[in-house]
Amino acid sequence: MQALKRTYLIDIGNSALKWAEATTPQNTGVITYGDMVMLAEQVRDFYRHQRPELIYACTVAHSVIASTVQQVCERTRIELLGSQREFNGAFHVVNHYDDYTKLGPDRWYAALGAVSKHPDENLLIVQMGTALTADSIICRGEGEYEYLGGRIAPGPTMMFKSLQQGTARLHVPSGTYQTFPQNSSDGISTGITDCVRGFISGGLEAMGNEAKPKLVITGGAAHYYEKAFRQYFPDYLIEDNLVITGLSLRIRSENEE
Ligand SMILES: Nc1ncnc2c1ncn2[C@@H]1O[C@H](COP(=O)(O)OP(=O)(O)O)[C@@H](O)[C@H]1O
Ligand SMILES: CC(C)(COP(=O)(O)O)[C@@H](O)C(=O)NCCC(=O)O
Repeated sequence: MQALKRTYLIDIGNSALKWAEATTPQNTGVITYGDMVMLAEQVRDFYRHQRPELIYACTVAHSVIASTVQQVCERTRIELLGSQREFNGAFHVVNHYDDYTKLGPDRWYAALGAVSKHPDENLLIVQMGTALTADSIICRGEGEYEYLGGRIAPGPTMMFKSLQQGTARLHVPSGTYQTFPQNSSDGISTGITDCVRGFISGGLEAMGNEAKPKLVITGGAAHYYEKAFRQYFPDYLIEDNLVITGLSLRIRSENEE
């Protein structure tokens, strides 16, 4: 698509920035945040190599991250995309959040990305990033969807860190999942896995037996939990880059108008 040449999509999360060229949203790069100097260095590297003319970004991180991107990519036009009241593109999604502007845009665009990959399905979209979110999409007819809302909890790393920070005796490395953990490391890893599993089950139960939602899991921690979850959610799918896919859907629909 000629109109999208030198156009980039960026998903600024609380732990990492994910980017892709708009013409190839499936090929993503990742910049994880160390300190601000390292971040600026990595963004400078991105800027030098990619030479973006236009960036569409969604952000849920501290404003200093987006400002760093803006400062480094000084000649690039950057458009920040928030959540929408509704998406009217290849399909139609109505957003039922109390205030649609308050819904994390990463959640909204991940939901759009998931709908595009699983048309005509009810979906529970779980993001295992810094935070843990489970968002519900109901299909009301061909191409017609409703975003019903979703749960939020600390992500696995945040759970782990909170135990380290809030207790005197849990400064231990992570362990492995055990039916009966017999040391602190295994106890924590097992407990966190069970929390995440329970969180996902809550989201599935809320949608009820009739909806039979397809479970789609994404985010930086998703792959690390596959073994632990497969026996409980046998048909679930791990999908990368849903946020970037959703951003791409929005800008394509607006470029076609
Ligand atoms: N080895 C790992 N085990 C568990 N979680 C991990 C691991 N590596 C990365 N992660 C998680 O992935 C998160 C980054 O995922 P990402 O989806 O990019 O988050 P965000 O969108 O919040 O920036 C980190 O906060 C971390 O919790
Ligand atoms: C829930 C989130 C913290 C998840 O962020 P992430 O873990 O992807 O970095 C983010 O989507 C956010 O800040 N949302 C705004 C509040 C809301 O969605 O209600």
